[in-house]
Amino acid sequence: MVSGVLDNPRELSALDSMGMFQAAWNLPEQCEKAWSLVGEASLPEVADWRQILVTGLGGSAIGGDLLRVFAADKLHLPVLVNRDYTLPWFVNKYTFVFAVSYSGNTEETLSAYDAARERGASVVAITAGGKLGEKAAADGQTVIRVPGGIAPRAATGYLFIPMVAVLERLGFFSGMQAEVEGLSAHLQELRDRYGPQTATRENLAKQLALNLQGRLPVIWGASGTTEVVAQRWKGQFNENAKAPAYWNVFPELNHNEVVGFEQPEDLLGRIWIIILKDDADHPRVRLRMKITREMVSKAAGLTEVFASGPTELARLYSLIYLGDYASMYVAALAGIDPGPVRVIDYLKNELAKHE
Ligand SMILES: O=P(O)(O)OC[C@H]1O[C@H](O)[C@H](O)[C@@H](O)[C@@H]1O
Repeated sequence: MVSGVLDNPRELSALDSMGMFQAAWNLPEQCEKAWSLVGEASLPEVADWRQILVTGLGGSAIGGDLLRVFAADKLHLPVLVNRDYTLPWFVNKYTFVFAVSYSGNTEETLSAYDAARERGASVVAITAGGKLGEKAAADGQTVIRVPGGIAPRAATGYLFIPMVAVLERLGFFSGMQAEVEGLSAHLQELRDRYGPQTATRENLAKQLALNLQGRLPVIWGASGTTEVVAQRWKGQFNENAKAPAYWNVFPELNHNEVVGFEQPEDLLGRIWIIILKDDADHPRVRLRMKITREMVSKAAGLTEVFASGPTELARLYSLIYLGDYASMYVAALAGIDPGPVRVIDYLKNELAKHE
């Protein structure tokens, strides 16, 4: 196994201009801090809400998907995620809205925030500042201010856990502090396994990166459990490794994507499938994964990875953490700085010319 740069922490940090590895290392503490941020903040009064809607993009929207999956068997209200300038027609004063933007300057989220206010929805903003923080504060809305200074995708604890804390304080969840503490403790164990100081021969994240080097990651999760993790992995390979990646979920992929492994052979030979598994996967989905693995592994490389941890959140984040590290190691193997996303910066600058 030629791991080169992966086993040289100094080389890894020399590549990393934005401290992405440090931010990943700090995720357990970030999760605990994120819980405490809601503290005594004044929150909207519980009303006759009919749905919860999270509006955001990228790393800020993934927190909404985490909430959607996590809340599905706990809340009597549906959680919907909105990644757009506009809001669905049903949003009104009976909707509880989280407007989430780490920078506070994502134009789609600012526009959706305005729409939510116009429709009379109760809004809680989660942000490190920016225009969203200013607007929401000026409107007298609750603003949960999270610490700034890292990339939004590295702030997944800050962008998700405050929603859980708000919902606990409003009486929708209970026992979540222990859940978050369990999550933090488990992530502390995992960083010792996946972090830069742990050699490749004992480090699953580095081993995965070696499998994925020069290949196209295709990440498969399961509906209702790891679906959000699959999407997160895809985004992390895109933004950290600056590489294409694709995701899908069982059982849906058994009805279309699984047929697509006959040709073209040269492309199939460069695909590496990751199947994300969790104890809570439906038993039929587990069987589908086993049969599918036997079918597709003749055509493409494949690794199965398993969620670990004492609680549901710990399990979800155990896989997120593995993908975060693996994607940064893939970047390192290609000599790429995991931090800057110049393509997105360019896009935003071009858009700004037409304001
Ligand atoms: O959380 P926000 O500041 O609104 O950012 C939303 C998204 O914006 C950009 O596109 C970044 O590159 C993403 O990483 C980020 O998740």
